[in-house]
Amino acid sequence: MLKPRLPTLARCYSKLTTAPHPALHILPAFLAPSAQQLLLTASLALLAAPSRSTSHARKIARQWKKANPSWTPEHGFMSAEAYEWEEGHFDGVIEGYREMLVRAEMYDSANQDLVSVLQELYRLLPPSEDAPSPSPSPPTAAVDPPAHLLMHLLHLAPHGEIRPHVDNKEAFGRTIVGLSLGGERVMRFRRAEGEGEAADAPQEGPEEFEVLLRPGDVYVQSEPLRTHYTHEVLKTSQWEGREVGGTQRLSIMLRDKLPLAESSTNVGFGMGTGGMGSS
Ligand SMILES: O=C(O)CCC(=O)C(=O)O
Ligand SMILES: [Fe+2]
Repeated sequence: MLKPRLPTLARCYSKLTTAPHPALHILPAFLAPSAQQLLLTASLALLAAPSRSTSHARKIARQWKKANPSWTPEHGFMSAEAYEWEEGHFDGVIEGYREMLVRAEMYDSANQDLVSVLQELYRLLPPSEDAPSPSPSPPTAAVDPPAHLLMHLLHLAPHGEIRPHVDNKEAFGRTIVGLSLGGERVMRFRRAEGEGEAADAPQEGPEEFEVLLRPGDVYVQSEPLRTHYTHEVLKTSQWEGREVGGTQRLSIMLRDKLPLAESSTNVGFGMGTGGMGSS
């Protein structure tokens, strides 16, 4: 008789400091609610900038605001119907979303509270491999965004989801930092099929595991997880007997540029590409 298969799915509560894979670090409630609100409001304002939104998107937002005069930007998200969502990433990995690449200076540098919150985030990115710091920088040194930072906003609709993928290895370095704002979602990691490079992957960690990402939580994916596991953000999922997901979520993704020695000369990285490779 066949033995029952051992469950391969491990689950992690982000309130625990130990994650189910040694290369995944979860920083639960990294941002306090007031800091979350500040950053969410500022990020939604960037996404709404006339230079990056269509006239149709601005029109539906205007109409929604007119019908909901008590709403102010500090409330965070408008209703989902007030946004123009993109349906289907060019490579089919993501659905129901809005996104943009951001440069740190796009955020209001006169808002000291906001600048402090952003600095907290920048400190999570390891030093560049091109110019490693001789010793850990004192906290006050991290005023400017690191030169090797690539930052990306991703706003998911209630129906939005991110299917399994490995972030583009030709465009980004070894670390992926993600901050969750807004609705809770479950993120799933699964060991990628062992081909080529992946076949030599260290076999530590479970085949598959999930983490609950709550607003204000940060996760850090380092190697070998970053390259050898796919990750996905589920539309909805059961977690501790309740349904999680199906609401708007905004993530701020911080990645490091490839070290000079490894970067190819011209990797396309424009709007519409969060840099997700295929799974
Ligand atoms: O929203 C997230 O936390 C993950 C986003 C992601 O996987 C990506 O942009 O490649
Ligand atoms: Fe990704």
